Amino acid sequence: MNITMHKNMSKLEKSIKGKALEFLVKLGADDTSPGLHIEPIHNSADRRFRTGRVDKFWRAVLFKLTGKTGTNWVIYGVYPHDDAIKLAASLKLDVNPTNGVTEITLVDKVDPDELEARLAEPADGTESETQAVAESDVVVPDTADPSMSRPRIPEADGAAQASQSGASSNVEEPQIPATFQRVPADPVFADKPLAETLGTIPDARLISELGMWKSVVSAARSCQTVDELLDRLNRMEIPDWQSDALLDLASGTSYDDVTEKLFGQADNGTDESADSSSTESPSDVEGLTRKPAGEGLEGRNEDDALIAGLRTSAAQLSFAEIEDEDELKRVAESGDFEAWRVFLHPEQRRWAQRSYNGPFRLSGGAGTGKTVVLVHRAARLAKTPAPDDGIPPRVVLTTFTRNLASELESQVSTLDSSAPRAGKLGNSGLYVSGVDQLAYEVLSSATSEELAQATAHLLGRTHIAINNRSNDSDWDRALETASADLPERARSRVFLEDEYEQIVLPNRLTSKSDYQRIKRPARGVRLSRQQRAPVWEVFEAYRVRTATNDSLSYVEVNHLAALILESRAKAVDRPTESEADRRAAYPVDHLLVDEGQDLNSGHWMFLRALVRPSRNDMFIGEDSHQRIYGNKVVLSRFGINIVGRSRRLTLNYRTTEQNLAFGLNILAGGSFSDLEDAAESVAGYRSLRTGIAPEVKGFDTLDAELEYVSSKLKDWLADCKNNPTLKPEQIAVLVRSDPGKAARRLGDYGVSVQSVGKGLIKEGTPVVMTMHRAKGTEFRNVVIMHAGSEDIPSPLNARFQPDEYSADFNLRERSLLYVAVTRARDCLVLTYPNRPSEYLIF
Ligand SMILES: Nc1ncnc2c1ncn2[C@@H]1O[C@H](COP(=O)(O)OP(=O)(O)OP(=O)(O)O)[C@@H](O)[C@H]1O
Repeated sequence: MNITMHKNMSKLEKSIKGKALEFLVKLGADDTSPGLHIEPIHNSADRRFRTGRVDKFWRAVLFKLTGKTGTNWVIYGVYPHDDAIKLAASLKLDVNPTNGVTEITLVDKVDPDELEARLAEPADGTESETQAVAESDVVVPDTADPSMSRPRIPEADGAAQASQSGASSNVEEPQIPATFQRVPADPVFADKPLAETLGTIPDARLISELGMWKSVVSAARSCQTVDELLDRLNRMEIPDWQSDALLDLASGTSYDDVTEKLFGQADNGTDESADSSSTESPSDVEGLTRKPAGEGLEGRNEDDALIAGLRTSAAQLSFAEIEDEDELKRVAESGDFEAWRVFLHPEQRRWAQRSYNGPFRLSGGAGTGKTVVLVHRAARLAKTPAPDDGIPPRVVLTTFTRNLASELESQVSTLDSSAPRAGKLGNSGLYVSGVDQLAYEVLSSATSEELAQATAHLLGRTHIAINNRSNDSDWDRALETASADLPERARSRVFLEDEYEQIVLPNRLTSKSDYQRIKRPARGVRLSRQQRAPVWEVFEAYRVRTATNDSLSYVEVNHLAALILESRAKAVDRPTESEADRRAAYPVDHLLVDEGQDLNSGHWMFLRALVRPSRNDMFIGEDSHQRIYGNKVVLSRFGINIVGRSRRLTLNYRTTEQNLAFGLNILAGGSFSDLEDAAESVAGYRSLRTGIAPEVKGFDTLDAELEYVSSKLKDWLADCKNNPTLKPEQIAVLVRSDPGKAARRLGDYGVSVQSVGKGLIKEGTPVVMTMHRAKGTEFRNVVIMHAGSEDIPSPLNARFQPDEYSADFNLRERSLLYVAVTRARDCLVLTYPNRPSEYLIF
């Protein structure tokens, strides 16, 4: 027996979640149990329709499919008793005749205009009515009750169209509406005529080839703006794949790419050829070659076709099969149905499951679910069976900071508490840790001899102490020793530190003559042989100083760890050794990296050395638009060759369309490149959520700004009081610097907030943190305070930037503001005293 859940289940009211889960667990254990009260409803639109008793007032709405391989229960949702019964009259499970995708449709028993009008009404609470319903009553309606306003259900004529969609001869020619616009205009949709995107694709193709409902296509054609389209799609509650396809097309993604994303090679979780992905191209560019699920499988009944249709990648946007009893228990134990855990986009599923012949890079805008993919993939890899040597896989999930690693850790636990865990680096199971902590772990495990060798190789001296870290002042002191010959362009800590990280350490240079000979590709500042001599003297002064202090920089720690790992592997990873020994020469089989854009040369050399070059060795999540630390690196320089194994996620799950558009406008002023040194783009970035426009407000004085922000926070806190599902810690104030001061000032205006630095967020009060600290987090409502020209870009930091670095510095500051605005799920407010940041002038 199988259980498949519809996405509705992730939106259950909190009060009923626990009981709904209990119901599911019981159903999974024995679907004949009388306690479930699973009953057909007389005259239901679909003979498979059933209700089950969750408690006195609530009923589960299910479909019972009886396929050749057994029963498959599709659980659609949990509703008050009366509503569940009413749904019987209209709800159907259908196979889309064009593409074989199983969809929820609504039988056209209700007048479509009336239904549309009702769908437009806000969902109201009907509990009081339903509370009067006696639990034993099972009402069998003769006809649909037109007063039904809850739950929200698919548009009626959509259902009719689903079954008509094969009839292409009646399809009208496209009527090209004006343009899609967003306010403020943004680089993805702005002023893009539909004639260039959606409009160029004839309705006939969308309907009879893609399988879109006619009602959906005509609704889209009548919309002028993307907000209008979103609003309409939301009210129609059409299958997710159709909304997704429309938005994708409207944002400029080609028809072929859309079909590939939704209907491309399905993943069954088995080891697919990596190169099927690296050479991925739309398999059916001439139109869809996929077959309706029922076609060509003689002897299969209708239920079999529905079951097959549920497993199509497009259907999996709305339906998720619970794989086994363990999975059901996991869902039950975790106590909720968070969508990200179960309903992956077909693309996310693909990247989480596929096998690759080498490093893979997954890029995508803020909130597109890169972390979600990494977490799913990591848990999955940790559960793969042990190879012939009997040692289960060693999987490491890492990221830039400790805080981000803690966040990953808690997501893994939420997703799958049964994934085997490793207590330390090198053990079987999944190990989650910040990258610097991993490098330190390697150094801690090294013998004195290993350390001595590595430090001699990297630094030209033996160095055994590993606990002290150097800092910026070491560079300042070293610079003070510089001779008068030091070229003006090299007279800055920013340049010297960068040259040391990008050239000296990766090339393991320990002598002036080597530095004078080395090639310095892609360095902004040109240096002749002669000019390099005084530069090297500063490096030497730095090394003498840190040797005296017994300190190492974080980058040096990573490079040393890389050297130690490389020499351990070199001793064993030879063709003459057994496969098991060669594998054991490395501490990691599968490495997954989040926030890759922020890692430096030392990190990448260390990570490359950590994992044996092999199948599924590295999987890197990154967004170059969010690079806020350090300077740009190109992976191929560190032996990490992506060569075609890279893909981009574009559907934003976090923010509203309005907040996303705002963020994209901030990016529009910069030009970014990715970890493969190719231009980074925002093409296709879109959100399916719509909300209110961000508010940007300037003030004459700082006090006026603080007064406004505190009153905003008070309003939001009042909302939390009225609605317990809204949590104060889901409100954040983000600042460029000094969150402690901002928190104190807000306190002076009567709002109690917590200033969060390295520690974790506590429940109960709004959060104040820096924009840097906010990386990787998300909040319901966000105020970006002091977003004025005096703070962003940071004038203090700007002062230290040599000319050659100022363009990159500005990009990072721009990215910082983009990171900050994309933390907001719902409400976004930006305030500033005097003049706004230059990045806010669109
Ligand atoms: N398939 C999904 N269904 C529902 N929610 C999802 C899905 N994928 C991701 N999300 C949600 O979207 C939000 C952003 O996801 P995630 O943090 O993985 O994105 P990201 O690309 O790593 O973002 P960032 O780069 O900004 O850190 C999270 O709240 C996550 O739970």
